[in-house]
Amino acid sequence: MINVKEAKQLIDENCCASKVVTLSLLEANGSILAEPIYAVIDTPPFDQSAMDGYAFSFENWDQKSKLTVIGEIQTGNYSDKIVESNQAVRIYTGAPIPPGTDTVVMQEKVNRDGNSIQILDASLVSGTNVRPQGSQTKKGEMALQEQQLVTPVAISFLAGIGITKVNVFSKPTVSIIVTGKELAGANDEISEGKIFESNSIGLIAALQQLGINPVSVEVVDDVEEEIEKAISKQLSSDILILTGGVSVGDYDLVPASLGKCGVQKIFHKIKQKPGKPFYFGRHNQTLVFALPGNPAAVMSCFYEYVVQAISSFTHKEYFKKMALPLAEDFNKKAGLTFFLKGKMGENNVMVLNNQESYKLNSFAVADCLIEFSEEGENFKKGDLVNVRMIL
Ligand SMILES: Nc1nc2c(c(=O)[nH]1)N[C@H]1C(S)=C(S)[C@@H](COP(=O)(O)OP(=O)(O)OC[C@H]3O[C@@H](n4cnc5c(N)ncnc54)[C@H](O)[C@@H]3O)O[C@H]1N2
Ligand code: MOO
Repeated sequence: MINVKEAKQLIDENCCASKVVTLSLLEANGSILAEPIYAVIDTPPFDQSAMDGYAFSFENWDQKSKLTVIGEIQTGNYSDKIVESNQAVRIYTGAPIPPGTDTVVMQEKVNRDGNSIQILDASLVSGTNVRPQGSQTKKGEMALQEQQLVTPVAISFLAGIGITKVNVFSKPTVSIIVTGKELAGANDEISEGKIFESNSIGLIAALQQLGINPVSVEVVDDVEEEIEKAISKQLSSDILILTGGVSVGDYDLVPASLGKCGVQKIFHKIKQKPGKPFYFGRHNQTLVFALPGNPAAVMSCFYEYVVQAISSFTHKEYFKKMALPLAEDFNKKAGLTFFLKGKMGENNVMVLNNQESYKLNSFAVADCLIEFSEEGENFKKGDLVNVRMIL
């Protein structure tokens, strides 16, 4: 049986080259740029006023004379009329400053009498309250680097410099198949021996957290032909996630069915808890994750392994890892890596109760998974442990 480190390495080695897609700015929200973006215009595109006030030539002003207001430029308008040295123009924030002027005085800092203004601003220098053309970004200049996250502000920035489409790393397409004769739908009667199906719901929600909507979600019985039929239909997705049927029981048919569908097994079983019977395989470019059916094993394996694969497609880092001191002692036997549901405090992390992999009540309120090393046994309060945030 391989350990966690080897499993993660094998997943990395089998992740294929990421794809690049051209998307509109809003479609690209939350993606990573696959190439740098160059500005196609100067921004601002002209010298513009930063204030509502009066534009005039500071250079030609004697710093005491009144100026005659000869007109106005509303934002959105433009004037090419040359303003003389004893003149000023009423101007507004964002409007192009007219030829002959170099400075704007705020309207609060003038006394206006008819068409005459007296400037009362001792702090003015040439260029005050003018945003020069290209002072944010110049045409041809790199506006954003490759690997930059497309944030809402980045989108606003790019829209403002005339960019409408960007090349980003594509999200993978994901299909989900949950297996089990016992699984009842939310609106079904839950008769003897049945349970409400919840793994697909949790996986859909976790994928949504990453901005991914699965292309297909199917619930199938523990019947070989049905499992194979469902698998064959989904082998064109980038990632296929299955749950249940990967352990050793007579009705655990998923690994064999995957084999029959031509999926190449990379590994089956990891020295970990929960999720020991985890299966990972590949069919051409499709990565196949068959997660042990217990609900906590499903979610834990999703955060630890499936997200790692999704990251290699999108180039995004989703759930931060950090080292935190343990709030209390924790003991386990050596031999398996434990991923335990935890809650972070101000300066430490606490292991929650109810860690069994059929239970989700603690996981439901956990904010992290705490990793206890394979070889470790007696962890003491204050020992540093690796913590993966899951929110
Ligand atoms: N003899 C052994 N038995 C088991 C071993 C083992 O090593 N030897 N491993 C145990 C471990 S660990 C796990 S985890 C489970 C994994 O088993 P499977 O992947 O075959 O999962 P199932 O048996 O199909 O289901 C396990 C459990 O989870 C419930 N389940 C399944 N799917 C769903 C779903 N979509 N929604 C909600 N709940 C689901 C299912 O009813 C079972 O209770 O095997 C152990 N056994
Ligand atoms: O992995 Mo199983 O999840 O330990 O019950």
